[in-house]
Amino acid sequence: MKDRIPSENGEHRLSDVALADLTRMLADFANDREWENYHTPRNLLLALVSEVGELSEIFQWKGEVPRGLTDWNADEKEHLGEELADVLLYLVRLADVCNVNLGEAALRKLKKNALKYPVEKYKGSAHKYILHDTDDAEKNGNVSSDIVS
Ligand SMILES: Nc1ccn([C@H]2C[C@H](O)[C@@H](COP(=O)(O)OP(=O)(O)OP(=O)(O)O)O2)c(=O)n1
Repeated sequence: MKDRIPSENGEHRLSDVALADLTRMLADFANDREWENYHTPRNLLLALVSEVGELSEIFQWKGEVPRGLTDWNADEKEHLGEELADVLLYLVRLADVCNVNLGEAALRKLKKNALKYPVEKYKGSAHKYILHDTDDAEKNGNVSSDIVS
């Protein structure tokens, strides 16, 4: 497989393509086909959700799968890559037509997440909620929780 793609600044290695490149390539893709009118925020959101559905189908009924998908064959992995790519591409395009800089937004969110979930408090625990009052919760058939903010 070719491991390089042409770009305005020369070539990109496929492995380190930037969000800005994808954004521009998707805009060109839509422009070349005169699809801008179809690429509305709502249409793109629905397309994104339907691709998430296709991605989910790959995992459906399989039970838990090992990290690294060590027992999947090449075709299955390629299919997974395609569905992941569809999700990414629609997400990037959606951000673009909504005038959101996805790279910047993601970096800001990562910083916010780090403040919200400090290592010293959350190391080894993936719980979003601090559960409390377990006895009462069990009596009521549910679990009460506080969102950690
Ligand atoms: N109006 C469209 C249609 C397609 N695409 C691009 C984004 C996705 O990466 C891919 C989606 O193409 P399909 O709708 O053909 O979906 P699939 O590739 O998943 O094919 P299928 O639904 O047949 O499995 O093409 C796009 O940008 N805008």
